[in-house]
Amino acid sequence: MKCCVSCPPAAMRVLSSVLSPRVRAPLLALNRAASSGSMQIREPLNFWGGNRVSLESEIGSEPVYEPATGRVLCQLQPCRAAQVDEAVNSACSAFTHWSKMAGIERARIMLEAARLIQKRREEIAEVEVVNNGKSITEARLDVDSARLCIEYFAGLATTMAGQHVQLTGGSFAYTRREPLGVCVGIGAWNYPFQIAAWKSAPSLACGNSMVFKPSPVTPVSAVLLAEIYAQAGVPDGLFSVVQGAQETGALLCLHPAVAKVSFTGSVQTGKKIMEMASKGVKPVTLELGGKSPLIIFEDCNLENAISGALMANFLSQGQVCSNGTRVFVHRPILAQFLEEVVRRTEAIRIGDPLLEDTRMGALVSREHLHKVLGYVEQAKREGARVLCGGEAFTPADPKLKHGYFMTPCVLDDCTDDMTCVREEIFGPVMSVLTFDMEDEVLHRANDTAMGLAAGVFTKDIQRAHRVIENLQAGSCFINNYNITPVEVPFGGYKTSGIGRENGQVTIEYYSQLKTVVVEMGDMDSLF
Ligand SMILES: NC(=O)c1ccc[n+]([C@@H]2O[C@H](COP(=O)([O-])OP(=O)(O)OC[C@H]3O[C@@H](n4cnc5c(N)ncnc54)[C@H](O)[C@@H]3O)[C@@H](O)[C@H]2O)c1
Ligand SMILES: C[N+](C)(C)CCCC=O
Repeated sequence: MKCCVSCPPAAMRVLSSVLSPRVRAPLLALNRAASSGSMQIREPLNFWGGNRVSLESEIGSEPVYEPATGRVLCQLQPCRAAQVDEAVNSACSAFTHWSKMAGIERARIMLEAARLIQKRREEIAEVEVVNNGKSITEARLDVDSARLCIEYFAGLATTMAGQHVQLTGGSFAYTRREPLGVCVGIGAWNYPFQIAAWKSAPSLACGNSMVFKPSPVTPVSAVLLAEIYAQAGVPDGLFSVVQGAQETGALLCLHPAVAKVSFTGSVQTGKKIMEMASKGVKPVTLELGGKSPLIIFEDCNLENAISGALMANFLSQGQVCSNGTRVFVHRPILAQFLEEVVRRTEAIRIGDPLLEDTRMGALVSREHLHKVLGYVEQAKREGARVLCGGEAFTPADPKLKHGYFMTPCVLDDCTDDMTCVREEIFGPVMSVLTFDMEDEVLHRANDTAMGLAAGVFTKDIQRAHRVIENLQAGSCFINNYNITPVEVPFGGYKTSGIGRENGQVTIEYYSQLKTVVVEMGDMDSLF
């Protein structure tokens, strides 16, 4: 997308949509799809001031694809400076009202939003599948996670409280936990609806408003969340969606009325976000990439460990930040592990992601598919052995022949210096490494600049906790992998990020502390 921030605003006149979410039911303007290839998306994907907003100009429009079929799903209308201003201004107005409400009042509205999400679970999941390519089974779980997150933070909205501190002579001080103002959320394409909820829920619970920019690759589902919040009763503008790529993202980060930026995406972009936010000394939450280790000891329950390795590598076609893509297997169980992991990988049903029995759908884009396949080729050149998969795949269904499918891949004979072991592939590629000693594997597991997640499979509880204590990662698992209950914080060490999402601690990342000192006597003066 070309940068066009200097386009004259007149060329981009904004038309308010007539489709107010408060008066129209059902809210979704699409033809429901029974299987891939039939959903139409015609309504505008931008949303602020309580409505979907259509931009009059087609300048800079970009096609949005359905990964399972390669078909154009709709056109993305990117927001320029004028539209970003409108969205931020409407978020400012909403903040004035929302931030003065009691936590319990905000909670009531958020719980209504959660109820609406549950009611529309299937519809939202289908939209996610059609735009992202993941299986409907996984998409439903993503919608559930979004709903649970909103319910959880609705509960915490009532707990925003300060401290009372007694001082000398009857004087005292108190602290107030206050919202920040307009927060910006910028999302990645792998969990579009869930990311929008994981960012907006704590933000709104604390009394902030949010302007959210989804990835231009998956722009379709965030606007459903905006409609749902509006229908639940938030003030107009409280949760807005502006579409676009990096130019729109930069406008949001640099906007003087924005108080905080919460970003999910690559390490590379995260660094740019931090740099832009630093110009306004704005706090950031950064949820970035990973190259996480999964360590499997010989005393593990092998069946569980294999399930763990599969869940750590093949969820969402391997496009998961926290994936444990470096699987370190204790040498005595390597052969057994490989035999079974290959058998179960080859049994993964790939195909139409809207069908119930599909377990792996399409990768998000043609470019990304080629990038992932390129990593497999490079791994082979560097000496890794492909035990299964790693090839482009064409499902039997003719409507899927242009989809972005590949077979999940297990690589053996990997060494620590190989590109597949060092770089985040973000696709269904598991690199298996062997180890002999606990100290050795810890050292190798930590030998990366990233530190999002890590896992260990063992029946020895002392070893489990010792290993976890020594792993440099923010989100760790013992005898499981890739489960993220909303009650617990999620986030990374090292270059994998700053701050956390979910869990009580996240309240601190979306609020600020005011200290008030109260003099009960006469004040002392040196002058
Ligand atoms: N830690 C987590 O919670 C988490 C979750 C999901 C994805 N991720 C990471 O996200 C990456 C994949 O997602 P992606 O390809 O969408 O990432 P990306 O960094 O390319 O893009 C993420 C978002 O940033 C926007 N953006 C890009 N350049 C920008 C700029 N200069 N200024 C402002 N905004 C900009 C994009 O439009 C998009 O909305 C992977 O590295 C993955 O590990 C991390
Ligand atoms: C819920 N998962 C599967 C752990 C994904 C978290 C978000 C990372 O991409």
